[in-house]
Amino acid sequence: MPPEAEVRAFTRCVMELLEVWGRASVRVLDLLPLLRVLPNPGLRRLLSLVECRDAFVEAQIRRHKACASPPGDTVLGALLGGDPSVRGGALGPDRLHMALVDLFIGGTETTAAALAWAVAFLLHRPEVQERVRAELRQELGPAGTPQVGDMGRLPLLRATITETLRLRPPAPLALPHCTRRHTSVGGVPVPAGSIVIPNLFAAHHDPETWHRPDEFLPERFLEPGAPWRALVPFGCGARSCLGEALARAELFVFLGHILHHFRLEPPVPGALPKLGVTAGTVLRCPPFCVRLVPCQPPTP
Ligand code: HEM
Repeated sequence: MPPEAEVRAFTRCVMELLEVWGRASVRVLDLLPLLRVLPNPGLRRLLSLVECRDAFVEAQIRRHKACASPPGDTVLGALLGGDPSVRGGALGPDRLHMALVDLFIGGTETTAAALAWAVAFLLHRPEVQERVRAELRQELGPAGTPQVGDMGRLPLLRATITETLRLRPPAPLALPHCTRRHTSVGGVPVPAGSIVIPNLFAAHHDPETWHRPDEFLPERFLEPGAPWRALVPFGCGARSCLGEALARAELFVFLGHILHHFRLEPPVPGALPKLGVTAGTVLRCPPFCVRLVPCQPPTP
């Protein structure tokens, strides 16, 4: 394990990196790459944050390799070929580096943002909280802890997470893609070499697809005919999110655990979180305070 101060500095670096990457002056470079030749303080800052990120990742790899008996049952151990049960053997240096970067960048802030949004929406809808808690108690008993294997029997908890990912997809503009050949989207021609940026946020708020699209209504996913095909918080196709199953499992276990054992309340009555959005690579909830009040199981 790296020293704690190093981990904290890296966390700050990743958070700032995502913030700078989301600035309009930087995102526009995906659309107009020629602008990269002009002076751009945002881009300069982004590149220095990328250096800091890369230095941390390289230090991790060096530390792992320098270890006399490195643990094989870690992600890094598996990627370095330490786990013989993993197919394909060790990754080369560049791929190893970028695989770790993808895990750190793609796998941390996105899931944290989704969890924060879920808590914020549930503060606005305490009656949904109560119904999820009742479902948890009925299925798991008063002391049980939700496990990934319980997903099938906790539909309202799952619907709550799904509705959060619909209303506030943590990666609202997914990742930019480049077309390798001429194609079309919905009849619109897209020449080879075009940069395509999927607008997941817009797809999730389309009033032609979603009934009352701006409202937090987990129930919509319990009703027959919900437009599942229009729900793409993890993107879709060959390059959709590699961490989807892990993210869904984390959200299910964490949110389930919190709601099973605590009632979420505003710090003072009526002080509810703001739910507005600001543009960014990761859609973060504005900071808010919440009280976690331990719940007593109902007496029989
Ligand atoms: C709620 C949590 C998450 C959301 C909403 C999310 C969403 C996304 C989206 C929209 C994309 C781009 C897909 C596209 O461009 O079509 C993506 C890519 C990716 N995500 Fe996630 N993600 C989450 C969590 C994770 C986690 C936990 C990991 C790994 C531990 C991860 C790893 C990746 C990787 C490696 C890619 C790039 C895939 C590729 O280019 O082939 N993500 N994610």
